[in-house]
Amino acid sequence: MDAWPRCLERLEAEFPAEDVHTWLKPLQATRRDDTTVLYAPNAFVRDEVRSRYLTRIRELLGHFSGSAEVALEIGSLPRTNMDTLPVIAHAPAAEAFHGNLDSHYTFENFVEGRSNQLGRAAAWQAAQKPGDRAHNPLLLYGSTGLGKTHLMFAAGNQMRRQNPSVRVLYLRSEQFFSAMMRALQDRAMDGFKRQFQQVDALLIDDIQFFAGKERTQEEFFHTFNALFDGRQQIIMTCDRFPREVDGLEPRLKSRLAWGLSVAIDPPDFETRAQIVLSKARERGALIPEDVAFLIAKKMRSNVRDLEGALNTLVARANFTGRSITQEFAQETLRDLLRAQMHSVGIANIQKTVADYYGLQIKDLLSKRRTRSLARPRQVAMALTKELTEHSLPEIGDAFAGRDHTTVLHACRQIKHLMETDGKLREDWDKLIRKLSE
Ligand SMILES: Nc1ncnc2c1ncn2[C@@H]1O[C@H](COP(=O)(O)OP(=O)(O)OP(=O)(O)O)[C@@H](O)[C@H]1O
Repeated sequence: MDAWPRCLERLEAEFPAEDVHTWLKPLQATRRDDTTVLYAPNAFVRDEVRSRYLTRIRELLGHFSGSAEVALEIGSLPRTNMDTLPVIAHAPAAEAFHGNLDSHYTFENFVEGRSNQLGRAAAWQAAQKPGDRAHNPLLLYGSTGLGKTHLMFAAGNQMRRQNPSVRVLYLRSEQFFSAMMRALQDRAMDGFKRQFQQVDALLIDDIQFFAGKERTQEEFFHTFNALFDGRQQIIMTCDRFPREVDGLEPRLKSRLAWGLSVAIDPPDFETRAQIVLSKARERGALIPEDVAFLIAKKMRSNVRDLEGALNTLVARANFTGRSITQEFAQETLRDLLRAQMHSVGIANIQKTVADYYGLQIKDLLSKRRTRSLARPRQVAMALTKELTEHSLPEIGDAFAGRDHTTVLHACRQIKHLMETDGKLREDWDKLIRKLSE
């Protein structure tokens, strides 16, 4: 797939770096007969690429590959197709370690909040004293799109800033896997292993991918031990706590937890709003606070979607020459917001809350007022108010015909309690996360 990198290079010269970073770099290319298939990670990227860049992409691909046929789809390359980094394929020279870290992601543009404070502090410490036993290995875990890779890059970039000769190698777990497979085929395992001896820090993303791959785990286990013994810093990310990943060997699980493991949780409302404002500043777009609040209120599943909504808004404003007001934001994001809201129905909320607290739905809806039932019931009503567009009377109806004042009381009560009750706050965040997945 030679034409795409060349095409991207051209596009980088023709469009602002920020746009290339946001819209074009996330595309993955492959070939289907005469057609170049471009995979976009989500609908925002696909739509923007289609409306703003596709014509130019067609021209460039026609020029470089002889065929201007392009299919733009949502998806990603099958994992086994992932290219390995050249740094892994050949014995790397020191300069090979430059370029595999995305310099865009730093501590400066990472917004700190309650949900990621510890993770940020740990990544910062690892960057200050790579290899220190207090945070080696460092494992950042949490669900998708919450900034784990951002923090990992930030740590790597910070290490380099402090010491430009430091060798930091970033690999997605799939790349480790494909490089190892290639080395096995080529009978070049010695070279494969040697490469890791040369690094000062290995950053390895999404290690849940190792689940069920015994040979890869074994190899990673040895790599890990060698790095650890050599006091080289290891930073890893995983989509959940490794002990909960089925198909990871117990000895690897226990190794992973040797240093420091930190959860990254979904950001709260204030942090989400700050992230929107910060990303807007980065893009050179001015958006009023009330619009940032609107996006933060509606988009709660993960930061990637939050960013997607902002990007759509900014792109549309640039395109139409309109300024970003609350009304414009409502209008532009309407479909998006509707899709978000529709995906969460009252029945779904009731079931999720009942399961979470180990109750039956009929208990949740019953008239019984024991505390063990009343609190989850209030949580369910408050969540329904928060996540759907239903009115208070409609919510009351859906909770076995309760009065709208009962629903209002539940919402106020939960909001009030969450200010002091950490456990309730945690339950709330977890439930929001489950319902937004
Ligand atoms: N606190 C934050 N401040 C600024 N940007 C953030 C923050 N959290 C997440 N982001 C942004 O959200 C996007 C997704 O983050 P990232 O890729 O790091 O997520 P992830 O947790 O590694 O997800 P995955 O598990 O899917 O790889 C990035 O553009 C990142 O910059």
